[in-house]
Amino acid sequence: MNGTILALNAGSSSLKFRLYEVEGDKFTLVLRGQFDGVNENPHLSVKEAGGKEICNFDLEIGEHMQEDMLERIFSVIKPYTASRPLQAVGHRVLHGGGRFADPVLLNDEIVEYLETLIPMGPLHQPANLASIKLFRRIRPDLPQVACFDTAFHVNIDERAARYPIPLEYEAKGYRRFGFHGLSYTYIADRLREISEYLVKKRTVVAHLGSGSSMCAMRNGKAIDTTMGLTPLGGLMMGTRSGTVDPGLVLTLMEAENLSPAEIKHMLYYKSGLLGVSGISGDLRVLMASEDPNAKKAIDLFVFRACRELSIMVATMQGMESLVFSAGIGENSPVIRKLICERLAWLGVQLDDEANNANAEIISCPESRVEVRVIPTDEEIVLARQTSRVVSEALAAGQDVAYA
Ligand SMILES: Nc1ncnc2c1ncn2[C@@H]1O[C@H](COP(=O)(O)OP(=O)(O)O)[C@@H](O)[C@H]1O
Ligand SMILES: CC(=O)OP(=O)(O)O
Ligand SMILES: [Mg+2]
Repeated sequence: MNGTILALNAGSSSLKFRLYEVEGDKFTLVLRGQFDGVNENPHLSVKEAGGKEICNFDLEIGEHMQEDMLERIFSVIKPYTASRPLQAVGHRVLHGGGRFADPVLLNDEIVEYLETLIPMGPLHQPANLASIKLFRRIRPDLPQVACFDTAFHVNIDERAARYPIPLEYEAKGYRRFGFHGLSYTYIADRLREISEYLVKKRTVVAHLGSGSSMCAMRNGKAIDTTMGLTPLGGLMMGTRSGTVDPGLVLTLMEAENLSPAEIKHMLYYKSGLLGVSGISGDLRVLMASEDPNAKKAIDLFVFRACRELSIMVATMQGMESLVFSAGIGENSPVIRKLICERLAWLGVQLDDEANNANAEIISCPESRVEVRVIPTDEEIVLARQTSRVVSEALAAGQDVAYA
């Protein structure tokens, strides 16, 4: 395939996009952009691959935020696609349900199925589908590919995938899925590139961002992960609670008279760092605050991250390698240090200087666990998967346009 591919990655606090020029197997970055803080202080920045800034400004939170953001992306990429036509759009789609593990060329029937999964991903799935529909409206001629965040985890340990619930519900597909799979795919590939020896180690990858999860990984494959049926489970996050006793939900319904919708809102949008601090779901804001509740929220985030990590270690029966990634994992030496200090019992010893410098390896040589920082790149995974799916369909003589 020759031309350009747009990779769209809608997270819970951001909308990231990249435009790549594709020539056969070669992907060259043309533009990278990011709307971040979309729930609190939206900000857009776009740069050319060489670093030249194209846009950098604050935005108002509006009623049609998602559409506004996509229309801006469309106008920003336009001049860059004049001589290298846009060939396809790759979307990060949160949930593929029981039906999709591999990336897929989209059509209305698939979009309808993906809509049925919205209850399992209210922060992401509607935004993912809105982008797909908008592109279908503006450019029905374009092929669109969905790349699933659940896919990396399809073969986790059977016991890790199961909820201990009656068989009839298991048969209906209520099981643990796991998310951040595009990020884990990138990290698994990087570990293999760094060395064949490294990828064989029992590794916990800590994807700490606005949404946070961990993956127990060996030989580039997922064995267990902290999120479950939905991206609400596992670690405490920016605005999500992470794992709570299911009895808490039942008690809130019965004793506090809260409806399912109210509880959902509380656990997805009002909990986590935001709920505990009462200030913000953005760690940078809490780091800069003197409020004791900000400190409590950070302390609880670290405590619960280490607790979840111990589950990953128990599944693998050990850990020789730990990787930090995503917004917090890549950029916050303080959080990495607090987490690593609580993991001393596992033989983790941090090199402070390397950690403060965001170095590639941040553990001491004598540490029993090698600790790394690997910046994730979900967008290149999106571009590669999209190009592969469209090229294979073209080779099979299929019509690849959405409509
Ligand atoms: N320098 C930093 N220090 C602490 N936290 C940071 C820093 N930079 C980014 N973050 C955190 O990373 C989060 C965004 O992570 P990211 O992985 O981009 O999120 P998303 O889940 O939207 O994809 C922000 O909400 C912020 O809390
Ligand atoms: C799955 C998930 O929580 O994604 P994000 O961290 O991008 O919000
Ligand atoms: Mg993300």
